[in-house]
Amino acid sequence: MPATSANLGPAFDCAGLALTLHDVVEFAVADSGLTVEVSGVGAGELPTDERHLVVRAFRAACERLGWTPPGLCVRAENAIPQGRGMGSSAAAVVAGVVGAFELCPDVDVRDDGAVLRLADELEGHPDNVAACLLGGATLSWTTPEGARADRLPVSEDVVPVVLVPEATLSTHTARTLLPDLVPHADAAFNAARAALLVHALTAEPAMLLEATDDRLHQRQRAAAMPDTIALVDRLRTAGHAAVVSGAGPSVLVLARRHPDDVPGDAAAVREVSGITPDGWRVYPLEVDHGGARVVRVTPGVSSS
Ligand SMILES: Nc1ncnc2c1ncn2[C@@H]1O[C@H](COP(=O)(O)OP(=O)(O)O)[C@@H](O)[C@H]1O
Ligand SMILES: N[C@@H](CCOP(=O)(O)O)C(=O)O
Repeated sequence: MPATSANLGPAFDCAGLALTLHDVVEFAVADSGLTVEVSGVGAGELPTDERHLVVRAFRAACERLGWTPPGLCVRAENAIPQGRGMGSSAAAVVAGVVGAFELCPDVDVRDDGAVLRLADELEGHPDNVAACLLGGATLSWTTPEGARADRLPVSEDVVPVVLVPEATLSTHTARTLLPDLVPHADAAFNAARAALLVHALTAEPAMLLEATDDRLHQRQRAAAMPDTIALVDRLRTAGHAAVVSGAGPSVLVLARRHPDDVPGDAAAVREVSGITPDGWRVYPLEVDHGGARVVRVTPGVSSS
């Protein structure tokens, strides 16, 4: 399951980008009971019972499918930082829902529309789950029948860099900081940037700085992440398309590849690292174009 960065500046709750940093979750139907093993991020901290988010999502999907497995084993190897705005909860939810659809004996072909609708219901917003499930950059929207999403072809010149602080911020808390009403002028400002963002991401990365400005959510959440907003401002002043990643407190920079860059060493990434204060981890990543990936392992056969 890929990490995801939502909003991409102006496209609040409707744009997401899948990144090459992954949680790997294994499921097996057992004769009885529940076992949950967690390694990597969250090991020793996350619950290993029915409260585990992957298990909750798996159970919700089973209920939707009308299936009750006799027992369940879940093994998670996590790399996505949690509570940092990199879609860790969306990855857990998508893992659980996809796991149930894949294992349910009554499902012949997984219906990704149904997976997306349920994952959105569980997560509360469709942007991260859409990008996690489908990969690439996604646009998502809600309809009376539930969430829908589609992918955008992202320009090869876009290099996503995520800057992750020590501090955490729960998405739930960050959402309580948003006002119920916004000025019409700010809504129009964001609508223009969100439309431009599609053009910038797919065809004209030089427009990314202008296309990633926001008036609807970043400053409204500043009190909960002042260092994040300060870093976004510093990077933007230096000409980098920096935004709050998801609900924060990480920062996403949509850097650009330069024709003289050696593969794996973009000058823009070095510049961004140089501006980033000590104590922040720098993740130079790529766009994950595939999204959630399923590998079936035959029971009784081990692989290395
Ligand atoms: N891989 C995971 N397995 C189980 N629970 C998880 C996992 N990742 C995140 N969570 C749960 O979701 C919470 C973080 O979710 P959230 O506040 O939405 O932040 P994020 O931006 O990382 O998605 C964690 O504190 C934990 O309760
Ligand atoms: N649109 C949501 C995105 C939350 O992303 P996360 O990675 O922080 O869970 C929001 O801004 O609340």
